[in-house]
Amino acid sequence: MAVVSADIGSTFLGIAKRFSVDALSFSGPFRLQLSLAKKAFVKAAGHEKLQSKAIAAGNSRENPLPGMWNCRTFSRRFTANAATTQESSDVLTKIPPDDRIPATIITGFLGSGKTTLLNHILTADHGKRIAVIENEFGEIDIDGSLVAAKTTGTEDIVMLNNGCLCCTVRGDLVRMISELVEKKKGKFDHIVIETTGLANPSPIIQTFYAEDKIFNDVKLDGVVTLVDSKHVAIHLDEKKPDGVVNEAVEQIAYADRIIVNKIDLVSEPEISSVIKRIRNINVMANLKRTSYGKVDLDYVLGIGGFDLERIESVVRSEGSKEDHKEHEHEHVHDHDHHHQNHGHKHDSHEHDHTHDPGVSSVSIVCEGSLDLEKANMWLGTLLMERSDDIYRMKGLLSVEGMEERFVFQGVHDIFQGSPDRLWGSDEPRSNKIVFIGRNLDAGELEKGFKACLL
Ligand SMILES: Nc1nc2c(ncn2[C@@H]2O[C@H](COP(=O)(O)OP(=O)(O)OP(=O)(O)O)[C@@H](O)[C@H]2O)c(=O)[nH]1
Repeated sequence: MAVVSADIGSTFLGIAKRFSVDALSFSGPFRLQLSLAKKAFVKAAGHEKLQSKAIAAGNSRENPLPGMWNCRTFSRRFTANAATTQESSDVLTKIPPDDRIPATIITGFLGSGKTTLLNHILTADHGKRIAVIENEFGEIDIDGSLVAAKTTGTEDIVMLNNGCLCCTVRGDLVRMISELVEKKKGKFDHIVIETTGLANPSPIIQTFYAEDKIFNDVKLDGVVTLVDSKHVAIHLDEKKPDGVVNEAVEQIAYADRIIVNKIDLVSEPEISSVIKRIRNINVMANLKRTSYGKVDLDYVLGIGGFDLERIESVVRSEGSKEDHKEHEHEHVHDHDHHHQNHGHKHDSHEHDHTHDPGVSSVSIVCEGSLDLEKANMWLGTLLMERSDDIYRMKGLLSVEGMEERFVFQGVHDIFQGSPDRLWGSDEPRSNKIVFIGRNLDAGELEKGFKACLL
């Protein structure tokens, strides 16, 4: 795997100019390390203050993981995929295959049904060999024994008992995954990590990018969040002291798949209300209702939630909505959820802009092509100033001068982008970005983005 240094501003530029630079010769994913280059970006952006501001923010936040903040502040990692060229095909570029071992994070508040889902996964007939990492507070691994008792084809169950994955045992997670890979590579196909009910998924997600040991062999496949439809409202409403995150909100915000569980315990209007609240937070994730976590396995494994080639399915359908297959008899769905709650604005119809101080989603859709320099500057500055607040983002862009669509995804300041396929000759050149984060101002984001259009 090649490693190159670049500044934020060249994240797009390097790729757009790949026909004239070495990037073209990379056949696999390469990483842009920004630790040295941050100054260059700050200078280029003409905002000398940005750098110190970002560092101050990184150091001043109350944070269970100072190491992670330091890592994020001083050694930002951005990745971009170099496109391989297939001249004989009508698709000139493609994202290189990624054969790293996929890992799924199962999260959800206390008692939401994580272990029940895990048992469902482990006892189902899917032919996958799964290694499980269980995280439990305290010395007694109750969940571990619950899972082990029912498991048939599991390759390995390892327990992390001395703290929460998102706080104290992140190093243990790195060590465990590394050991699994070193000792058992080839003996399992997938890693499933069950977090504690009080985990904030963010540091766990970032571990997959921040740690070379993991990044080289394991890719994050997706975050599956269980929601207890009977009790979730209480947890979402819980007021936390300043600087303390609401785990129930965070777990929903970072999800690729949401399982609204325990629907046997609630009425239809209650489920609808829960779904509405979930959509206020996360408009990107797919959502399914279940009892006892009974979902098809391909709903939770092989999600590709962080894969660039799957971004279109998310941004085009704006979250893929709720999977209706199993609920065709039910019609109480929140069809206009994002219009009511996200205050975003589409070309075709306008809504009030809202500035949501909580965690919410903002989508921007518009036709036209972006000025590359301006888009670099806007996105770079946004990430520099607001990456703490931007939990996840995905986008599909039309960049002037690029014949391919540009797809990207990010988690805080981790950014991955790549050209994917060529724009079709009669395909409208349109852009779509979805942000999930805290304190997002839909109007400001849209204004900034639109200012990058030609
Ligand atoms: N009625 C009902 N009970 C459920 C459902 N799913 C799980 N349960 C029960 O809820 C309880 C908690 O489920 P678990 O799977 O242990 O939940 P968990 O998220 O792993 O719990 P923690 O590890 O404590 O955070 C168990 O008694 C389950 O049998 C469901 O859909 N309906």
